[in-house]
Amino acid sequence: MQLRTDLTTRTEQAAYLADALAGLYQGPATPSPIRGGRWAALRRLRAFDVRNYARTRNDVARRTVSQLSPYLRHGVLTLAEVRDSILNRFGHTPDTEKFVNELAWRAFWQIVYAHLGERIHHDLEPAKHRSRVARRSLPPEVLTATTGLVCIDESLQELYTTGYMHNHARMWVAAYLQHWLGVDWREGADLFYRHLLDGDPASNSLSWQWVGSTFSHKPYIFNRQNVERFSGGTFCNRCPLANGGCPFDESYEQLARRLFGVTLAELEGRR
Ligand SMILES: Cc1cc2nc3c(=O)[nH]c(=O)nc-3n(C[C@H](O)[C@H](O)[C@H](O)COP(=O)(O)OP(=O)(O)OC[C@H]3O[C@@H](n4cnc5c(N)ncnc54)[C@H](O)[C@@H]3O)c2cc1C
Repeated sequence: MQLRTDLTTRTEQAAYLADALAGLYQGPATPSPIRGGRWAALRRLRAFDVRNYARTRNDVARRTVSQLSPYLRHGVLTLAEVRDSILNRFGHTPDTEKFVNELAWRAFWQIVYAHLGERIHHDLEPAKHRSRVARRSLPPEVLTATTGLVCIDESLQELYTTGYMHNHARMWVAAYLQHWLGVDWREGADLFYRHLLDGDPASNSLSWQWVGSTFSHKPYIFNRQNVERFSGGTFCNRCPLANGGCPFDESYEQLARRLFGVTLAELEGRR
């Protein structure tokens, strides 16, 4: 389908796309707050302050990350351009080094994709440990962001309404779907890919495989303490399951045994 590119205002573009893409989305068609285009990309790059990135990048609530991924994904900015801009402005520091490392993850996934092609959409290695539950399809409450777990629902809601989700929240959601619900990782990866503005075959599928341990040495898991710490308590304070029924409210040892039937040392490949 050839889409029009001559509409100048965002309102006109939104109305046109809502009409042209009718049937491909559900619910009201609202434009993402993330703006497309080279000028928007450069504005965001210039506004990004990398100081404290190493310490705060996992903090889901504070949002100190760059949010440059949609522009990098679609070639509006290049990795080299972003790296050079940050090094020129902030010099060589532990924060810029950490940031460049993250850019390198994107480059690495692209190299793996270039080598393996469509094989990245299948298990690259046997899972080191498999969840004790298994179901193929996504539960409806994941599609409607109504699982009852505020950390999961708000992360999904953000994905559905803006096309963005913080990296740490992606890790939580991917781990929840795979290890707690036993969903096949490809189902979750498809869901992310459909909604992410930075949706990228390599970064997406390989990250899901990293969480699931088909492209890493152990499954990634998290617990309530981790959610509390990296969200400043904002999710758990409002969660109806905070006082009973939170499936993440266990030690890592207990989670390893309950989810995978092994000790934490076994899960981590230490024994
Ligand atoms: C399950 C899962 C699915 C993911 N799917 C995608 C995807 O489809 N597309 C995508 O671009 N990223 C994906 N990522 C990686 C990462 O979550 C996003 O790149 C990051 O959240 C983008 O936000 P940012 O630009 O604010 O990141 P920043 O922290 O500001 O990082 C700067 C840039 O470095 C790159 N980067 C950072 N972290 C990673 C990472 N872990 N892997 C690869 N590149 C990284 C991105 O290009 C990012 O824009 C996924 C991660 C997980 C755990």
